[in-house]
Amino acid sequence: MDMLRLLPRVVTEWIHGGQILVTACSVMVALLSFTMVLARFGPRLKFPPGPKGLPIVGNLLQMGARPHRAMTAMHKKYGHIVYLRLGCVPTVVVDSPALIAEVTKEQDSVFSSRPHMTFTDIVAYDAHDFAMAPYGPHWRHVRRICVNELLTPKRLASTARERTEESACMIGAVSEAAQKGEVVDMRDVFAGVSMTVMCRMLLGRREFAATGQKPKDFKHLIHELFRLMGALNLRDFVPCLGWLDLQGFERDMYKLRNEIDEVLDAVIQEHRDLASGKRPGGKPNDFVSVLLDLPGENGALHLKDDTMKAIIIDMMAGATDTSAVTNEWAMAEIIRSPRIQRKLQEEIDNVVGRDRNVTEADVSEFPYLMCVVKETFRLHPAGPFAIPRETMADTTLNGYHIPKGTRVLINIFSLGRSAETWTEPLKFQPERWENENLSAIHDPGFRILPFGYGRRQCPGYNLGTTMVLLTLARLLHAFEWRFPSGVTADSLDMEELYGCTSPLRTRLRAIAIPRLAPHLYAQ
Ligand code: HEM
Repeated sequence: MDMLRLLPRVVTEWIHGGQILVTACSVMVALLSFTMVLARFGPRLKFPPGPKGLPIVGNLLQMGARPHRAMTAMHKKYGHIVYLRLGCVPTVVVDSPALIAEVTKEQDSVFSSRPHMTFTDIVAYDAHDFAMAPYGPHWRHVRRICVNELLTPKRLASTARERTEESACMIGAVSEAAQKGEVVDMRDVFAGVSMTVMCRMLLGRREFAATGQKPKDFKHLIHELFRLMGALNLRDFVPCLGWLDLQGFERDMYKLRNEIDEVLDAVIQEHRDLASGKRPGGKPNDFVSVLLDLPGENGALHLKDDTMKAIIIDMMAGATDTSAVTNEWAMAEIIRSPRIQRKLQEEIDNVVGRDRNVTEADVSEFPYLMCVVKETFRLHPAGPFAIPRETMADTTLNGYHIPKGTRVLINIFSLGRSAETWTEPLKFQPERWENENLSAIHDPGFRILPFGYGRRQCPGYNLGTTMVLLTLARLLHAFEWRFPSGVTADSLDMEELYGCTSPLRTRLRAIAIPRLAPHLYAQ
């Protein structure tokens, strides 16, 4: 009976509910039609041109083994701004002075973040560093510490002794090889000197070991770090396949992180023990001591251990491979051209003479050497791309829509080889810099970008340039350089590898012939 009485009400409500449903559907259809009409006839968001990609992987497979070269070819086809989809990551690549100035200067505030990557989580201590950290208070805080406490002109001056001693060791080792008539592996020389200089500046000594263990080879750790940082890890582009770790990168990242932890935990503990007097020897004058000394609030530590370790890794990675790769390219070009080598040696001899060694104070007196270094930055940049950036808001670049969260790559390699900017771009011609302001680290016309620009500019440009100039000046002053028999200027392999840094594909090997009195080679 009750059911019969309720029936009209149920029917009414059902009709009423149906009306709501019909109304909702109508609104949705209308909205959808409106969106479609708008997309068809309304103002369209114009994205930069670029190649069509495949489903899921997008343009990843078009990157090949040397993405900077693949991109340079794409710039020729599509223009100075190219849009790609790397897996699911919208990416924009730029390579002209005007666009790079727009990204790093005019719109720096929009383009200054870094993308989130697996490497950042695992190796960079969950973005506790600052090179890979997203733009924000943590990045600002840590960067300020590095610029104001670690890389100040005063602190750099106070560590000149370490750099001088290490370059003397380098000269001693090369001289030994020369006496034995051995061919010198230049990559080992440059990697060795940049690593020992940075180990001493940062950690207070040349190598480190946890108690009772063999010293870890930092060189190997940094090479591994660069390999993994530059790798195109599938998880970052196609997250749904990430768990498979098909390339084995994540396995290697965890291994690397454990090795780094082992070394740096021992370093920090040793510094604490030295500072508290638990261990004899006194407090070292190095960057770790500075970081440990920073005052925190209410007696707390200023920086957590993970942040300190992340900063040390940033500085070590930022300083070592970049300067070693620059030196190897510069030396390859110098040995290929006896004229350039002679001109450099004359310049150094004129300032220093042959009765003493080059010091760090001399390097500002070598304008032609600076031209050689600038030309190396142009033709053989240490890294083919600047560290990737990410947009923090929707914006417009060259009239194209760039949404928030787009990855932005600056193709430094292609910038330096553009025929629109450079005459005979593939020719190594240091003289092209002779009438330029050589003391300016940054090129105001954005024709080269060795250290980036803007908020994310390299904080170590002074130290990096000094290390490169001093190493080259010492090697050229102390030795005459030739290729081993069978190698000529034309046969030398001048192709590069791809990675975060881009060294010569084949290690540079050379013969050193001493040109100073024997006592100047003593270590
Ligand atoms: C010849 C030597 C060097 C070269 C060619 C070089 C190049 C660069 C480049 C291209 C960037 C990226 C800039 C950008 O994202 O726009 C960078 C960033 C950076 N470099 Fe260097 N660098 C050198 C030496 C150094 C040294 C000596 C240090 C430290 C001791 C260092 C630490 C860093 C750090 C920490 C960043 C990240 C900055 C940030 O994201 O805020 N670099 N470097």
